[in-house]
Amino acid sequence: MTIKRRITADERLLDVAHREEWKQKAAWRVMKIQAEFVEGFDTLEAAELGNAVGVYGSARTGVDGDEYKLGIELGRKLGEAGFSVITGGGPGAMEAANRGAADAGVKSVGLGIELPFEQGINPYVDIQLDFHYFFVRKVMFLKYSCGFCALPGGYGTMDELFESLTLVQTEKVGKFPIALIGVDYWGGLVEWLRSAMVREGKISPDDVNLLLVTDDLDEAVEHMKRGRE
Ligand SMILES: C/C(=C\CNc1ncnc2c1ncn2[C@@H]1O[C@H](COP(=O)(O)O)[C@@H](O)[C@H]1O)CO
Repeated sequence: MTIKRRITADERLLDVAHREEWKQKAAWRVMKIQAEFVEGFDTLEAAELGNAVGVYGSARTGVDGDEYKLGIELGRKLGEAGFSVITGGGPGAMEAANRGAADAGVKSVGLGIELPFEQGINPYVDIQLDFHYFFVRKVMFLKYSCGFCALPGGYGTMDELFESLTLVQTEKVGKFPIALIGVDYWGGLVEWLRSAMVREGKISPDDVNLLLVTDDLDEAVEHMKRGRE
């Protein structure tokens, strides 16, 4: 089966090849971005999520593996502790966390994103939003979550993780807790933060302490409680 690639809104916005077309349409695009913010805020305010945890993680995590089970367990434990769960609404680790949240009977949010190859929202989401722009969607994650858990993931997970981390480090947001689930997976990264970034003076030793690295889901959930209102 051939999957058709389509041009996304992000791609059109960032495209340098069609500057003339951009000049004519810039105002409309700004309004489209504005509309996406308004819809996001309206939907998520109306959803009354209470304390919610954002869960990041790989779109490629297979449904048959232990990592998927870990994601379900994390979503369920967060739910049992009274948190709503917000993910990217996609497959893999996102689906697992939404599934666990649905099992626990709490609100299970999917912040979907338009991609060149359509993926569709996972079936365990009960509050769904579909974004054209990654940056608008990221604002929603940050505004409606009081803490973040990152399951093993790739560039997308890294992007979301470091966006959250930078905002905490620079005190643009309060100190919300961030947990990296999976010592084997994340240990090397944290070691590198110490051996390269701290050693070279690019970050302070305390900046590394903004991350809890653990295999223990109960510890991660307890850590998330520090972000509760
Ligand atoms: C590229 C693939 C599937 C894409 N589907 C996605 N749907 C929703 N959200 C996504 C998707 N891909 C990335 N994200 C966001 O980034 C994180 C996962 O990225 P990673 O590179 O897989 O770590 C995730 O938290 C989402 O918010 C098929 O591979």
